[in-house]
Amino acid sequence: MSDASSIQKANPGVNDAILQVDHLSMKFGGLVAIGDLSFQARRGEITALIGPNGAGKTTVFNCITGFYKPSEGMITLNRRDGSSYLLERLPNHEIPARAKVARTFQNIRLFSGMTLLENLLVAQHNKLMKASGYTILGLFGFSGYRTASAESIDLARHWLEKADLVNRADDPAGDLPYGAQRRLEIARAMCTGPELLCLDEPAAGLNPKESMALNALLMDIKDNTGTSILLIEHDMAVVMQISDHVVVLEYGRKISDGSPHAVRTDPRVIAAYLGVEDEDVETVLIEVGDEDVIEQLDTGPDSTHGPDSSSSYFAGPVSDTVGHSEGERVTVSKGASKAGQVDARSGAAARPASPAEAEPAAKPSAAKSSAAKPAAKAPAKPKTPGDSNRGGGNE
Ligand SMILES: Nc1ncnc2c1ncn2[C@@H]1O[C@H](COP(=O)(O)OP(=O)(O)OP(=O)(O)O)[C@@H](O)[C@H]1O
Repeated sequence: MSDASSIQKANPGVNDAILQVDHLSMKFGGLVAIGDLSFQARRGEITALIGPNGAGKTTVFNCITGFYKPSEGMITLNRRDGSSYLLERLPNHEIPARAKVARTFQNIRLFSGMTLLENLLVAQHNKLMKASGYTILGLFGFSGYRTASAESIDLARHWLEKADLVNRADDPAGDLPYGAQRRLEIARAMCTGPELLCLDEPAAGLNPKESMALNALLMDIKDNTGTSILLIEHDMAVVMQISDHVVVLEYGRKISDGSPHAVRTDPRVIAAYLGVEDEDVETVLIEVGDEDVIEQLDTGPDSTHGPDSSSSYFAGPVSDTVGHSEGERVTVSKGASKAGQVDARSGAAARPASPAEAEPAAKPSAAKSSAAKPAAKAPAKPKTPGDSNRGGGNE
């Protein structure tokens, strides 16, 4: 049940940020899927949330849309009318209705036996029920219902046109090609009148032509409705073309946040993501021109993060040590990822080497190399208490 605390207050001015995520964390037992994540999505913009598989993107969506209740943190939705909602406190069925957040899923969830038009009318069911006065009589005589019904059909037609699907309005949704089904899902979400539209991998499985049609639809929504979009997407062509702002996750932590161009040239992102295989990381970094990073990035395998280990198990800290559901304690390692190694390199460069790590003055290049790779080369047992959260796995 919602309570007054779900609504913070009516703000006098409209906040620039439609969504504000503060120190969000989501733990599944000992697995930290999201660790201390903060970011903003600005009103009227397309914000992309990207990162490798398992980085925690869908978990963020699930927290925003009420499917999960976060372990920690705050998610604030600022509506155009000045009201603000703490989404983690709203029951999930109230998030679309009150906070005006709509979403699509990674896998298509249409009513495939119903026509396209029917799919879009079902999305407006709440509005129609309200107009009927929640009585069967309302369905037959109530003028308010007839008006609402006509408006719903108009809105459905409008979004079918926008999605370039109006000619197929009476066909079963299941008969549509894949890309058209994706657009229909977005049209259906738009029929609920969202202020924030969350799209989970809308371009997955689309061919280039379908991708272009999707981009056009999303740009149309952005330019002509005022609806803000939060987008999870692996297709970098889509992300780079239409996003105003990109937030990059790796192992549940934010590793970069900025314009598409800034993110694209961020060595931490290149190392962690953007489709770069381990062996290609150096090549891409050379293209970007950051030779310092190239020298210091260890692209070798990390024994604690083989293909079978869950990356998010080691996600960055809300606290460095988290309690496991069965009482064991799990130490969260920060030195696991390539992005982490880039970060660690910056820290190592700033920190004077300990006597044990120092190389003889006659070998300056080796000394640099040693200091440059603290994460990947961290010993099994920390040398100093200050190093106790580096290089460790389970304790
Ligand atoms: N309900 C759950 N119970 C336990 N672990 C979960 C649950 N949901 C997600 N996880 C774990 O949380 C981590 C993040 O998963 P999530 O699906 O959010 O990643 P993602 O970035 O969306 O990945 P992808 O790009 O492959 O969809 C993964 O390790 C996943 O196994």
